[in-house]
Amino acid sequence: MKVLVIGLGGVTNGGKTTLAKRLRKQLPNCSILSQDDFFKPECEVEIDEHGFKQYDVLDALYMEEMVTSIHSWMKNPTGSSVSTAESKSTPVNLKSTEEVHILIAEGFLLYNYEPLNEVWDRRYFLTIPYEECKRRRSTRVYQPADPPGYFDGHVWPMYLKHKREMEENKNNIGMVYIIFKYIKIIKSSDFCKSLYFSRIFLAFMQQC
Ligand SMILES: Nc1ncnc2c1ncn2[C@@H]1O[C@H](COP(=O)(O)OP(=O)(O)OP(=O)(O)O)[C@@H](O)[C@H]1O
Ligand SMILES: NC(=O)c1ccc[n+]([C@@H]2O[C@H](CO)[C@@H](O)[C@H]2O)c1
Repeated sequence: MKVLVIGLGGVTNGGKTTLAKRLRKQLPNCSILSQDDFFKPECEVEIDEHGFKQYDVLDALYMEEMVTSIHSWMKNPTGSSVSTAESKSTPVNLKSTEEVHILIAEGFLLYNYEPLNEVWDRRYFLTIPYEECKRRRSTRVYQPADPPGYFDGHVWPMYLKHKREMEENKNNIGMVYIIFKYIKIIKSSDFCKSLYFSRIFLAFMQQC
């Protein structure tokens, strides 16, 4: 049995969850693990001098638990106690006859946490421009909801900081950046049916 751990990281509202769910429909034995499921409760999240809750930092997340969950899935993808959503369909023809199990770990802060760096078989980083990100974020309701000024005062500066750190640490080796234009083209040519992203993944798996 082969296990593949795919990182789908990148900016908030970049479309990570949407893409992960669409890929799961097309890939065999595919589960999703969401970093958002590892957020600490609100009372444990720090507040800065402007009154902004510091959600967009590693300290806001139970990262050790996330690593443990990924490792336990890798050891036992079918019987793992990891609470991942599983795919129901397996409409894909793989070259290899060996059974392949895929975990897509999706989240906004995947590549700045050292213990996770070794788990990725493939890593993707979704980016969208500031304006588009701000627009999409304004349509979302988090719990707690973003207070006024939160995007510019916390979310976007933290995104830039973490992206810079990731690149400076050379943690982005082997990373595939999926940029906005790409996503836009795919969406306008029917993102779902074109299966373009699925094909990228399948190409990788056929190489394995
Ligand atoms: N390819 C796309 N084109 C346009 N809008 C998209 C696309 N993918 C997702 N969206 C929209 O962007 C918003 C965020 O999508 P999604 O929840 O998948 O992002 P995310 O990266 O998982 O965000 P977060 O990490 O903040 O939860 C949603 O409103 C979704 O409908
Ligand atoms: N899931 C949560 O508890 C929570 C609460 C407040 C804000 N967020 C936001 O989620 C995004 C990542 O998906 C981050 O940008 C957080 O600001 C999450």
